Amino acid sequence: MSEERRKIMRVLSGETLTPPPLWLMRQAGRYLPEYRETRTRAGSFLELCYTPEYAVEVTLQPIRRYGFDAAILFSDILVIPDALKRNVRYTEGHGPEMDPIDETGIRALNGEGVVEYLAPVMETVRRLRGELPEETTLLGFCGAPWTVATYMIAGHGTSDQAPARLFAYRHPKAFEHLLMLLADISADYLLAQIDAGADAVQIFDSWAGVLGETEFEAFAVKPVARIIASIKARRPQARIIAFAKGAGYLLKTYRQKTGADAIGLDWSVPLAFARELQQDGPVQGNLDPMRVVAGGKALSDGIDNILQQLGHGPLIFNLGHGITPQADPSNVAALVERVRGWKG
Ligand SMILES: Cc1c2[nH]c(c1CCC(=O)O)Cc1[nH]c(c(CCC(=O)O)c1C)Cc1[nH]c(c(CCC(=O)O)c1C)Cc1[nH]c(c(C)c1CCC(=O)O)C2
Repeated sequence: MSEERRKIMRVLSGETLTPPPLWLMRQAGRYLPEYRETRTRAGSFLELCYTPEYAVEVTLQPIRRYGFDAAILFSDILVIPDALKRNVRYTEGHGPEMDPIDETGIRALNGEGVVEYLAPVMETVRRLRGELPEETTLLGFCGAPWTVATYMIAGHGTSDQAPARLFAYRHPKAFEHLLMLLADISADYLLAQIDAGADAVQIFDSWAGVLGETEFEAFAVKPVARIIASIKARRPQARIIAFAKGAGYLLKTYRQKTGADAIGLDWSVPLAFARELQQDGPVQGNLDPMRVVAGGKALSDGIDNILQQLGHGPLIFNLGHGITPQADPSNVAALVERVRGWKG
């Protein structure tokens, strides 16, 4: 089957499909009992990411259950800091942690060997393309430099990324160097995923929403534009989704400035504004993940609203952020059924 038959690839090229194709951010994860089982077997979270046999298995789990139109490679955005020897660890109940980096540490960073270190991820992609149904799009991904940098500087997740914002004001040169280094590494990493068989890739800028206007340009737009330009210069056919969570009105020029084919929308984006953004190309989103937890009318009303307002243009139906561990798998089945049953 040619790539053009894959629905998500068709929408990424600008087609409107009725019903829209769908996948969910974090579709492989703790809400699924089979994920928890494999996770326990793997031992550590990084072991799960770096063992192709396990990573392939958990990537396929939501495809088997729900037949989503895309599978997303199972990995994490923090494998890049791990490859940069930042001592990344995931401890139960703490979220990810790593050694916080300072100016001296940034100057000492060396991006060589990162893609080689991440060879197991590319092996996972290769095996996935062989095992997935022909019609299923395979998505690769990475974190955007700003979001990855927030974890590298604080050494852990924070609610407002104050440590990274402060560091950027105090040490603008070192911070710029960090972002550009991460951009160049990320471009090579995504290119390697594409060459291993990923149909398209998504760049997650989960923390774009804490940035002011000037900083959004410098820390979110500029590095993501650099990644996309670098990939497209080498693989002009590559398709790229950029997701800047919380960017609000700043999304108005985000697609055009970054060169992304599609833009991801979180649930705070008003649907009238989303429709405006859709005039320039495909959008992806944007159901509140809590509607999936709530189920029932909250779920069906939220889905219907998005379909009615965005379903007549190029849309990839998705959540506005990752599905949460407390979501009931049967609500996900109801979501899929409702989207698939939409007649336009
Ligand atoms: C910021 C970020 C991270 N990782 C990611 C982001 C960007 C998207 C977002 O904002 O959610 C992206 C990510 N992380 C994971 C995927 C896998 C693919 C998929 O979407 O199914 C993807 C695309 C697996 C994961 N990554 C992580 C888990 C849970 C860990 C576990 O199983 O113990 C999964 C399934 C761990 C992780 N990894 C990260 C955090 C903050 C955490 C802890 C929070 C949590 O526990 O949910 C960093």
